[in-house]
Amino acid sequence: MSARGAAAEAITAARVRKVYETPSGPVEAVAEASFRIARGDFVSILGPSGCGKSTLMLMVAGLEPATAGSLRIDGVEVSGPQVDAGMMFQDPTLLPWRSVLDNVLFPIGMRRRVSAADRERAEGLLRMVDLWGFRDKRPRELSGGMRQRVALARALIGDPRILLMDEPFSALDAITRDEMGLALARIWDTTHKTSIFITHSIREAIFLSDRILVMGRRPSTIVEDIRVPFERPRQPSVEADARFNELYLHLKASIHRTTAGAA
Ligand SMILES: Nc1ncnc2c1ncn2[C@@H]1O[C@H](COP(=O)(O)OP(=O)(O)OP(=O)(O)O)[C@@H](O)[C@H]1O
Repeated sequence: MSARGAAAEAITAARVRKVYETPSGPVEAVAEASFRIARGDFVSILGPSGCGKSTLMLMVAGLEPATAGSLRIDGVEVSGPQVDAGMMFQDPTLLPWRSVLDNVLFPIGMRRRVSAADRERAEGLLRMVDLWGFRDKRPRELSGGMRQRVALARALIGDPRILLMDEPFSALDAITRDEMGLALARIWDTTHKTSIFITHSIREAIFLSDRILVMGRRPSTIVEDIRVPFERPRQPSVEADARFNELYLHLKASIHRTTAGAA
């Protein structure tokens, strides 16, 4: 690969495989996955339950070692936990006894002394996620959507090279979920973070992504890699575009085919 190619590519997965060793025998979570994600791209992963999406993300984060294949971030082989990756999960996992501001600063405090510049950055992020007025509240005083916005600010506090999100909105009600999608799209418009976003919502994936990867089951591998044709910044009105519905139906059929094939 040329130096130029390496610079433009943030994440490269080449024939990555994962087999979990369990007391009842080996479980093949990812058979073989290959993909490239350019710097600044927002890529969603769709696929049936159990096809290995979370495992793939954990390998990118360096939290699970790959059994075979190669995973690189900015050209460097992933060999352990990536401190330069911001992460979000379905559960925001905030510390209940800490304020919103201190929760956002938590990852910094784990590594070193929190500076005035860190506080300033945390405050800026809380403004960006519309929680400035809640900075001194405790997590229990917030709604589910607000807690996830704290988790998003926390994921961004270290200005990570990549943002990894595993079904971050799936525990939210439909209206809050739509609001979170809009908030994330708006925040991506300012940060342009290279992002991997796992979701079961095809609409959410289309609305947010530059590209969508579909994972299949048995074998667990990438079966589709689709570029989303809509311009940014994205507006909710994009859902009225005929191409949105076409893409939705195409992806739905693709996921259905992989599920049917798994029987
Ligand atoms: N730590 C583990 N030990 C053993 N097996 C595991 C482990 N984590 C996941 N698996 C298995 O690996 C396979 C893929 O799981 P994974 O959670 O990656 O799928 P997923 O596509 O993210 O599923 P979902 O959409 O339901 O969250 C499943 O069969 C699962 O049971």
